[in-house]
Amino acid sequence: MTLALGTIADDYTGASDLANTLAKNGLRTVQTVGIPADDLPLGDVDAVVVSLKIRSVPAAEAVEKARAADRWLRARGAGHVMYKICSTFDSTDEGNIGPVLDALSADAGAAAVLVTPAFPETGRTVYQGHLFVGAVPLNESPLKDHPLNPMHDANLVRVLARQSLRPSGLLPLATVADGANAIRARLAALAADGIGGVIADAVFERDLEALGTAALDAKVSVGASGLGLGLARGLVSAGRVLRVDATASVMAGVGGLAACIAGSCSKATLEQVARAEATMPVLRLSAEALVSGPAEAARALEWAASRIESGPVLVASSASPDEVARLQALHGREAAGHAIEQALATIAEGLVAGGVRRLVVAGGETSGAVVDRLRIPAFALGPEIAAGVPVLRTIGGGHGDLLMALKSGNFGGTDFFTDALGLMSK
Ligand SMILES: Nc1ncnc2c1ncn2[C@@H]1O[C@H](COP(=O)(O)OP(=O)(O)OP(=O)(O)O)[C@@H](O)[C@H]1O
Ligand SMILES: O=C(O)[C@@H](O)C(=O)CO
Repeated sequence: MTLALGTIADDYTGASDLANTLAKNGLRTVQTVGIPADDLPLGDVDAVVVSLKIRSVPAAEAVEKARAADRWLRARGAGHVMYKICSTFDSTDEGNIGPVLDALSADAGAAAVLVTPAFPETGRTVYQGHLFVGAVPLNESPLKDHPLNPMHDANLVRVLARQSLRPSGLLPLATVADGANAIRARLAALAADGIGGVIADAVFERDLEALGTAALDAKVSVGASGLGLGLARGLVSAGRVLRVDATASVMAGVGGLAACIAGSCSKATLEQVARAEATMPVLRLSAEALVSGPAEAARALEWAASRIESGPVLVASSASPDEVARLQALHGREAAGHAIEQALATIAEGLVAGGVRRLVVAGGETSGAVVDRLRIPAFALGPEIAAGVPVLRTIGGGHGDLLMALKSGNFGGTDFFTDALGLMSK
């Protein structure tokens, strides 16, 4: 396997979002969970997305894991490695975007590194270094209430500078609009000034195509799925990859039962859970009880067992920002989040043991906990359910083939759960 593109994602839903974009734009892509074992059959692929769970861990741990993944990808021929971050730049002043960028660029001997979370298809655009979520700046969007990393500053040049060893710079839209050569020249000038990360403006897909084409000349880039789109299209238009659609072949039926689990408390997920109540049985878990002990997960499994033979069910811990804040005040942000993730993973494990073969999970950290608990080593890419969310088919692991969807908190339309289950037919 010689990779045309290597990528490392800081969480599992973000990884499937990026893998979806690469596959949609013609790259044969697999998503691995961590660094795969040498004997895992990944097939002949153009791109690998190594999913890590390093968005909210201490920076030193994030750096160590990202560097190991980078070495693995480069050993398989990847000349360019993109670090996939969230399109809402989820991070804290301690990291982990800056520290990982610093480490990967030091290892690769890279100069100024192009950084953009823009993903116009989902409403994320960057102008004058400021990130917009739909029509509002990041700090006015629902991300200001994120349970783990509330975002209070839309100026990404400033946000990145607080996390990085080197100063950050800006690649303004006017330069991006002038195309790949203008971008290369500006990056070289910024590198000469000692700039590390360069926040690139991007509003339209054509901006990302120019950025992707320029980034392919470098060894490292940092971005969300929009940059993946630019890199994939750059590889295809340079003739370095032959465009193919391999997604339909992964959709052969897997049979079994179907279920959904939601641990995301994002505005989008809250609406999706509310809407699902019209089409399937929904159990709203008590977050307080989930944190207090195993009884609530056991109750959820009993509840599901008595209904699931008649059709899909949804189990959700999702709660409003006020309720999340109340629980965090009692137990601490990290402890509460971790305990709920583990309880939801226990529920997922029980559901799969009980015959579930089609499983939809909402929330990045939640998906990470579920996928780890099920010990899934990799995924093949199926068709797109909603922007940034594909159907995935497990590769390897001890459960036979499962069809899954890992939904980033903010993604998907209001009917997401029924849309996903509709595509994952038996
Ligand atoms: N009722 C609740 N109260 C407090 N925390 C909760 C509650 N339900 C879930 N959580 C925690 O909130 C966090 C949600 O993070 P998760 O990454 O799963 O979703 P998200 O942030 O919406 O998704 P993404 O990272 O894809 O944007 C998890 O740590 C989860 O355990
Ligand atoms: O980029 C995004 O918004 C998503 O893929 C994600 O990473 C959310 O967790």
